[in-house]
Amino acid sequence: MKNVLCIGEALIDFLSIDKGKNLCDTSGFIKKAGGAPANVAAAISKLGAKAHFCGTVGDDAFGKFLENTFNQNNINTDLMYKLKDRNTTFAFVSLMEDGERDFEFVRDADRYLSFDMIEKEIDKFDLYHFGSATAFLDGELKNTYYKLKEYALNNNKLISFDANYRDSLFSNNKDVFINCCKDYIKDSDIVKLSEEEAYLISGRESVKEAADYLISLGCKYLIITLGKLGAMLVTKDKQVLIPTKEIEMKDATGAGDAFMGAVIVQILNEENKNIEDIVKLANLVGGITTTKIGALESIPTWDEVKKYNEGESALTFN
Ligand SMILES: OC[C@H]1O[C@](O)(CO)[C@@H](O)[C@@H]1O
Repeated sequence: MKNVLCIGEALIDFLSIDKGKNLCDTSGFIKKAGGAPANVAAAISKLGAKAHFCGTVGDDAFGKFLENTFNQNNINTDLMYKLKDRNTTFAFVSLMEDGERDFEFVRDADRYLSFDMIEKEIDKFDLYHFGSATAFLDGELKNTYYKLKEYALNNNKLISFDANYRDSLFSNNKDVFINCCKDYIKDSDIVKLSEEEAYLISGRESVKEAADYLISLGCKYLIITLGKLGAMLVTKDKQVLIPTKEIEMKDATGAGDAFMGAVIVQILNEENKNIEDIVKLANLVGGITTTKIGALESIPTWDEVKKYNEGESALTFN
């Protein structure tokens, strides 16, 4: 089984219980495990590769809850550290009527992952996934992130990247965010961006122009997710729209992470599967994740995807 390292933040998503109300007006929250890289690790583990989460949480009740949840989901936590005197990072998430969200972060423990905490263990993985929403903010995690990318690059390892732009973290710092994303896009094998991220990072105003620019930075596969329309697959030679099934969305939190995990697993387990089929299935995995509240625990297994797709055109499942 292939091993994937997912580095960055694990946090508690406090999801608003009042759909359609913003964070100011909501009357309460439910607690869910989250953090974009942790959600990707959950998807990878559910879909058939070995996922390792690497990051820091507080040595508190919430850190314990995250550790328990990851263990229940077969995510390896050897490189997850519970830090004394630090609090687990929180995200407060409002759910709008259309399933979209707003995030506000109370950030602490996730910023303190130093490279020497992980250096001895970093050679064990087949693919390194960089998908942190917080890592491009100044601090220890950012240094570690860049050092790990250098390691992966110099050792010809596979690299995947998801930008995960969060306006509440970077609205005053967009240039830093954009430049960091370019550093990662140029060195990655697989890049996933939302349509808005593609415009933001490329400075272009159409998907086609954004795709032309972003693929020229150097990555091998670029996937731009387009919500209900599906996803645009971009390589140096082609741009193809891969449509998806219409789905009734309850909560989009974690859908992009589930999509990313599904792409990674299929690329690693590739049995001559073509990249368009890979994206087709990832569309379904992402879509199904939106049908329940919460990120990590809404991610389907292949059996659930298969069931959901019954009666549709033949797709090869892993
Ligand atoms: O991608 C969704 C995930 O990303 C975050 O916004 C940041 O890590 C989490 O709050 C959520 O679980």
